Amino acid sequence: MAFDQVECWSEDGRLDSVVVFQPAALDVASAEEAVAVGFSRIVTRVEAQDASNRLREVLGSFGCRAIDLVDFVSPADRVVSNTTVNRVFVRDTAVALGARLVRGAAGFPTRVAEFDVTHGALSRLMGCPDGDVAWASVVRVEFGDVFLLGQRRLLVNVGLRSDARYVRDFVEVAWEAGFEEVAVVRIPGDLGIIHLDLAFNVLGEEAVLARAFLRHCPLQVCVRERPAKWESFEDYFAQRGRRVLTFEPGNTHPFLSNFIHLEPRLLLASEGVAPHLRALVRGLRMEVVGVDIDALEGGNGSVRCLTMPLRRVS
Ligand SMILES: NC(=[NH2+])NCCC[C@H](N)C(=O)O
Repeated sequence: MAFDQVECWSEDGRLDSVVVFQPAALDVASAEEAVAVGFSRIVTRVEAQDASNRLREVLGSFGCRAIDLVDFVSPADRVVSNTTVNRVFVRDTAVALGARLVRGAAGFPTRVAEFDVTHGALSRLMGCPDGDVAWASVVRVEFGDVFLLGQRRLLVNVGLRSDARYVRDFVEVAWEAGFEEVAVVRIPGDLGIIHLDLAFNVLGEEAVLARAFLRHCPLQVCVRERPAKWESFEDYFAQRGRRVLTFEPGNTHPFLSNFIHLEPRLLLASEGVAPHLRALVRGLRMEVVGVDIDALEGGNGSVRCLTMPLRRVS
């Protein structure tokens, strides 16, 4: 049955339904192959599959419906899809903005075909096998760069993957989807941080987590039908009632910020991240569940990159 209940307005509502994509059939077998696909090391298909199974299991155990896109790939796309090892990072390919599903565009050559195939599979999941009927629009964004801040606010990073030249288009799509404010951050490319979710996340309504350098990156805040204005990173959140907790990945874990909320006060992180995150959120009355997805982290992403929420209940 087609999925017809897309609805997401925040990062921290109860996660009802999420898309995942099981690993492709290829190993990433050498250092050169790893560079070609944006991985940080060798990863075998078998270890990736085990990790992916554990992720699905833990999502299910918290009452979240995890939909594996592999079941929706068209027969014509199956062979190529099985060669695209980044397909597990389904987060980047599309986003549920309010009740709309918006399609992204790959900013990394190795992922262009994979985005296309994933969009085809998502169309089939939405009950539109041959067309784009299910899609609100397409933007030049990879959605590891986008956060739903709640209260109809969005945060987007333009940089290595999401194209600054088209940020206006994204803002227009946000208005059409019912959002009222979009804050734009520009992470300097020299840091090599491919997506915002490797440097930032939301911690419920009271706080956000951010790498320390972000305080040097002012936000351009767009509100519908008003001229955009600049706000400092820390002040933007302070003005909206949120504390900024900072971290340096060197002292913690490279994927510290790459978690998701299962419920308002319940976070899902990788097993490597979980102890660091627990220490950090002490005092915020939050719990952290850890899942062993070490092999998938070799692909250069963690729990957030591996999941695409379709429905959150606030
Ligand atoms: N949302 C994310 N941080 N995704 C990480 C994607 C990693 C993937 N290897 C790439 O280079 O695209």
